Order: sequence, then structure tokens, then C-alpha cells
Amino acid sequence: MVRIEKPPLGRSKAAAAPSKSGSTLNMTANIKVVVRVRPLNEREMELNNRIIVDVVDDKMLVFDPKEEIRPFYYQGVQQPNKNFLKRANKELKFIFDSVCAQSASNNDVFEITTKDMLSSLMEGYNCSVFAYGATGAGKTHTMIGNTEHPGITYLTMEHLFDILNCEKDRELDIAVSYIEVYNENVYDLLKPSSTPLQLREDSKYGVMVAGLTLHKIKTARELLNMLEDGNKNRTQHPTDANAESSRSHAVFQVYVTMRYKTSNQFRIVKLSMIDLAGSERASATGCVGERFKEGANINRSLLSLGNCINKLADGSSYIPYRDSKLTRLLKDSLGGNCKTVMIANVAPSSVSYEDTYNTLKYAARANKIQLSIKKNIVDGHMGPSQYVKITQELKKKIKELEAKLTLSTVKTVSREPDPAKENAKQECRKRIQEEEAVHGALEAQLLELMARQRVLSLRHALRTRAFSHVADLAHRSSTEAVDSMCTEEIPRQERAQESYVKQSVLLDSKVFTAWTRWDESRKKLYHLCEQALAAHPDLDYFVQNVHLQSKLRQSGALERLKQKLVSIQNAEINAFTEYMSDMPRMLKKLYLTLKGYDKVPPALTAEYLEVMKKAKSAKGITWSDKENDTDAHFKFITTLDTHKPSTTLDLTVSKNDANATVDIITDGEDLTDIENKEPVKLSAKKRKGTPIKLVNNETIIINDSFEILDTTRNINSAKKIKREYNIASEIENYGLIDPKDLNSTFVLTETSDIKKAVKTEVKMESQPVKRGLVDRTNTLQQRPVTFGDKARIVKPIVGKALPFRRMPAPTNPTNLTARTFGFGSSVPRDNSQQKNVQGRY
Ligand SMILES: Nc1ncnc2c1ncn2[C@@H]1O[C@H](COP(=O)(O)OP(=O)(O)OP(=O)(O)O)[C@@H](O)[C@H]1O
Repeated sequence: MVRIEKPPLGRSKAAAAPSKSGSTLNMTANIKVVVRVRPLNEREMELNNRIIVDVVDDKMLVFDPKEEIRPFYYQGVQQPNKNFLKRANKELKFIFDSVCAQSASNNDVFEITTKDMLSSLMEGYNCSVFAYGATGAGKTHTMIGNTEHPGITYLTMEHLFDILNCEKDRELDIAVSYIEVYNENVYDLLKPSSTPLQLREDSKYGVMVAGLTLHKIKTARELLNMLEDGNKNRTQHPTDANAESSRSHAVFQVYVTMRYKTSNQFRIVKLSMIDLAGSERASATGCVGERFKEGANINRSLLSLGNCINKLADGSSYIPYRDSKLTRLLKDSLGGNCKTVMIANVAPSSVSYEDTYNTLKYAARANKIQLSIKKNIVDGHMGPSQYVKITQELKKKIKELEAKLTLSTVKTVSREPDPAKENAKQECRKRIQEEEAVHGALEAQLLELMARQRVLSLRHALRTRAFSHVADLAHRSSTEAVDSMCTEEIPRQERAQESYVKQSVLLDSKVFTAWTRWDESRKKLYHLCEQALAAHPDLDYFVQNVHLQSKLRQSGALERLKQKLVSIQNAEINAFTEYMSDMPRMLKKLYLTLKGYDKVPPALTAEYLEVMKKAKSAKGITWSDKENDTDAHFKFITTLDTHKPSTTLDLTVSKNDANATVDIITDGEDLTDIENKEPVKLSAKKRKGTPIKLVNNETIIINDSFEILDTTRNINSAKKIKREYNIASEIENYGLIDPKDLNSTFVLTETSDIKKAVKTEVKMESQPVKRGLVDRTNTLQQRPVTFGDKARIVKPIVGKALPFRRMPAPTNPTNLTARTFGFGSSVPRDNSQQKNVQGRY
């Protein structure tokens, strides 16, 4: 028996732990994961529970397989099987390095786990095998077994002794230790003591157990007795799941010292065989009190083992070995210099459903671990004769290497490059580089021009959109606004449009010229590269690099362009958001002013409420310009396609349209009433709200409280009006008018016959014609602004909250138009329509 207190000296020192020095070989290997399914025990058989593990073959198993459902007959008819209470089967397929079915013996498990491992051990690798699983899953049976069925610890050692007996070149020493980790304390099972042993970490020898005794053994039988003795000292307590439940982790370690007879080198390898405590759930074992505390400690250490496994599987650089005694002990049995086999023991009965599932998941995770392992070779002290022998061998080796070197020098000389060819290659390189420089400059110029083209196009699109918006607002608001629109904004917009066209044409021609020159130089460069590759295939990297430079330039330019476009659009969005936030407030004031005069037609109320509802719900609004997603033009401006130069000019403004104008159709129907009616006298009753003094000294109260508005009444009145007019179906026949728009604004579209009639009617009235305003229809957004369409301004009256004198009722049916329709509708401008509608009214 050898007792190790400190790192021992000389051979025995090395025997305490494998050395990290002198490593000659590194290799990576997975943790080998073997799943063993134990047979049903008597209790499980009595319960006749479902089998939840189906071993498909020696590598695959299915957890919670689909059950065969027996047909159920009622009065001779097979009934549909609908067991709603039954949980669906997981039917999870797991593939491991090996799967041992219920029928597998300990010997079978040994054959596929540690037997092969021993040859690695004898080659100088640390090895370890550990059994993991819930309590009663068969870990101890697998690792220790019994006299009838010895476990793999015994079988491995037996085989190891067989190997040792066949050894001729090496002297081998075997020493073993057997320890348990119970409640986060380490105890020597072969030298029982109530005082726990301390773990020490040594930079040279790794983790060591201070005060641990090592026992030299010569035969496997000695070992069996030792294991038996040790197991008697192991902490065991009966639990619900296992009458002899091991409540500690048992670590059996074998140190093999191999001394080479010829070289005096020696290796120390360690084989660890670990029977872990059960990974049970407390509820499954029915543990309380002290047992519960044990269980908690077991689970804690297994949890930290799981964490280490997970981190190793993830390739993490920090592995939390220090979290528990168990992981500290197993440090070099998991991620360190070690070959590892994990045996995951599972029970097949549905009673252990959760535990089996958890063990399989744990095992699957462990399968991913990559270990970097190395042989442990330590140089020992050599005698003079050995030195002489080695020196001779080394001299021989040096001579061989010198000979090889001479040979390779000769070959190198003979392979010396042909200077003429080298010069030609250099020349090729030079010409390509020169052409590349020219091409690069042309490309940069082209990309710059294209980017300017895109920016110009975007700015113009935004300007046009803003203008159409302003125009729309102007003719909704006041005569003055429309006048100012016609005298200032439209000419300005026309000038901007002209300037845009000029700039675009200029840029387009510049782009085209630049592109032609760029394309020529591209072809030239391409040709040069092809020639160079044909003559010097080894220039392929150089040529690839040339092509990459161009790609890099293009993506850089595109990136800069996108940033520019985004910044322009952001500025636009900010301005628009600010403007939009003022609108509902203003609209509310306007509406309430009208309401104060009792001049709000129900249709307007309904529309107002609808708008305010939208404004209210638009708190978290994101101002997305959906059109841009689908707008081909927008897609075009956000790309730089050097293969095909294109124009940014909006070709929808065709030559034919040059003199066309756009209709401007203003509101006026219900509001004409407002204009003509006498103001309604305000009731004496004091109303809540903000008083506003009118020009004629009248005071109206603006009820600022949105909620106080009687929405039901207003909406109902709006509905009533719709019903009364009941023109929807009539108008629908034209395929142009959306009935829901009838009480709101305009429904004309470009292709409308009605519109043509409107134009006719416009001319009849010989109203002033302005150029440049947009068609104010509900489809305003979808229609591009075109200039030059014939426009008609009908005097706008919205925005005048002052009471006007009532005008005599018009006699001409044409002039009745304004009264006939709800607020904002321009439909009745068609004479024929008017008659129809008026008849109903
Ligand atoms: N493959 C098997 N063949 C026959 N019996 C088995 C097998 N595996 C386990 N058993 C029996 O099942 C019972 C529980 O097994 P074992 O003690 O090995 O479980 P364990 O996982 O070590 O439990 P614990 O963690 O509580 O110690 C024992 O009686 C054992 O003999």
C-alpha cells in the first residue's frame, strides 16, 4: 500500500497524476456516449406500465414511441379513437455511439465501452468511464455489479492485467484508489475516516486528493475484494426508487506506471471509473430530511457536471470545474487530457418517464464534447550507455536528414524559375495594374455620377409629393391659400420641375458617357486578365484580387449612397412627423368652431370622428412609406447597377402630357349652407369649453373635450344621410365610386367618364383655369403629379368660420349641385348624374 500525502518524488511522484510534460501527440475525440436500458424490475412488471424506450438498433433508440392503439368496437362498429386526455407521444429519436438494450449483459457493455479504451490507456492516454443516470437506473450494477455479474470495473481490470502480463518492453506498476464524494466531501473508501480529504490543485500533477492512499494490486481478484470492502463503506440508503440507493459518487482510479526497459522513459496514465449518485428528482424518491439534503447535494454536483458538459459542448473557453467537488475531481476526465466514455443508464418504464428523458438529453449533449487528448510521456533518468545509444541514433537521423536536404536543394535549383517567363509575368502584372488604376478611376467617377442621379431623383420625388400635399391643403383651406398657390407655389414647382428635367438630362448624358468609357476599360481589363491567366495560371490570385477591388468599390459606393438616401428620407420623415402632430389639434379646433355654430353636417361629424379615432389610435405610429417597398422607381434609386445605365427621369410625363392640366375640384357642398345660413344663436346655458370671440362680437364655446361629443348620434345621423341619398348602388354601376367615399371627399379617377363630364361642366362655368395643381381625389396618393392638365378652381370656403349671409336658393339646377351631396363630394358636377340624384333627394 502506498500512501500519498504530497506529490511523491521520482517514479511514485509521477504515479500520483499524469504529467503534462513531454507530450508528443495531440488528437481530438468525442466523449463516447453509450446508453444502457435496464430490464424492467419486478415492481415495474407488476405495475404493468408502458415501455417508454424502444431500442431500434445498436445506435438508435426512440424515446416515448407511438403506441399501437387497439381498435375499439361498439355494436360491431369500430369507433374513432379519441382519447383527448392522453398526451401526445414525444417519439424522439436519439442516436448515440452505442445503445445497449435490456438484454445486454455487463460483459457486452464492457466490450463496447472500456475494452477498446484500454489500448488507448496503454498508448499513454488518460481514460475515464462514468455511469450517469437516475437512481435505480442500473449505474452500480453496470460499474460494480455482483459476484454473478461482475461490473465493468472488475472486467476492465481483469483485461488490463491480461494486457500487462503480455507486456515485454515495459515494466508496469498498478496502484488504485477508491474514493467517494458525499455531501460535497471527499472520503477514502479504502481507508474509512470521518474526516473528509482535501482536494489540491497542482500545476504539474493536476487535481490531487491530499492524504489519499494508493494500493498496489497484482491481480483482478485482489481488486474485487477491494471493491467489495470499499462498497461496504459507501454511503447507501434505501429510497422509494432503489432499496440500495448509492447516495454518493464513487470514484475508482487506477494509476498505471509504464517504464520502458530500453529508453528509461516512463508514462503514467490514469483510468477513472466513476459510479455517479442518482440524478433523481426528490419527488421520485420520496426523500425528506437528511435524504433530501443528500439529494440536493447530489443534484447540485450533477448540475455542475452538466454545466461543464454543456460548456465543453459549446466550445466555451471557461469551464466551471470549480463549482463542485465532483467536477474538480473529474477535471481531467472530461475536457482535459482524457478519453472518456459516458454510460447513461435509463429505466424503460413510464414510471421513470421524466428521469429517462432528462438522462437521454444529458447524454445527447455530452456526445458533442470534443476533447483534446495527448499522450503522457515523461523522460526519466538515463544511464551513459543509453545516452551513447541515443546519440548514435540521433547522428544517424541527422545524416539521413542532411542527405534529404541536399536532394531537395538540387531539385530546387533545377526548378529555378525561367527569368524570361518571370519577366513576362511581371510585365503582365504591371499592365493589369496600370489598366486597373484607369478602370478604378473611371468606375469611381461613374459610381459618383450614378449616386448623384439617385439623390436628385429622390429629392425631386419628395419635393413633388410635398407640393401635391401643399396644393391639396391649400384648396381645402381658403381662397387666399389657393391664390397664393396659383401665384407662387405652382410657378415655383414648375421651375423646379424644369430644373429637375434639365439636371436629369445632363446627368443622364454624363452617366452614359462615363459608363461607355468604363465599359470599354472593363472589357480591356478583362481581356488582359484572360491573357495573363492563359500564360501564367499562377496569377489567378492576383487576377481574383483585381476583380475583388472592383466589387469592393461598388459595394462601398452603394453603401455611401444608401446612407445618403436614408439621411434625406430621415429629414423628410422628421418634418412630416412634426407637421402631422399639429394636424389633429387644428382639425379639432376647426370642427368645434363649426359645431359651435351648429353648422356641422352629420356626414362631416362622422368623418371627423373617424379621423380623430385614427389620430388617437396612431400613438405608436411608425411612419412607413409603404409605397417605397413596391415602387420600382424607389428600388431603382437604391441600387447602382453598372451593367445597364438608366435614367431617373419620370417618363410618365410624356410629351403628349406636356400641355395637359390637372383638375382642381374643391369642396363646397354642405359648407355652402354654412356660408349662407344665419348663425345659430347660442343657448344661454353655460357650456364647458374654450370661449372664442368672433368678429361680430359673438362668442362661441369650443368644447375641447373629445369624449363629450355624442358620437353615436353623429354617426347615426351620418348613416341616416347615407340611407336617404341611397345613391351608392347607382354610382357603383359606373365602377368608379366607392360608396364609402360618398360622404367624405372625392372619388374621381383619371379614366372616369364622370370626370370628362366634370371637365365639360367646368368649361361651361368658365371658371379660372390654373395649371399645375393635382387632382384632388381620394386616390391622390396613387396618381403621379402631372403638370399642365386643365384645372378649375372652385372658390374654396372651408376655413371661414365666420357666419355668412344666406344667399337666395339657386334656380339653375347646375348650381344646386352643392346642396345635393354630402360634404366634400364632387360627384354631382356631372349634369346627368345630378338629375338622378336630385330626383331621389
Ligand atoms: N442490467 C440490469 N440487469 C439486471 N438487473 C439490473 C440491471 N440494472 C440494474 N439492475 C437492478 O436494478 C436495481 C437498481 O440498480 P442499481 O443499484 O445499479 O441502480 P443505481 O442506478 O446505481 O441506483 P442508485 O443511484 O440509487 O445507486 C438493482 O437491484 C440492480 O440489480
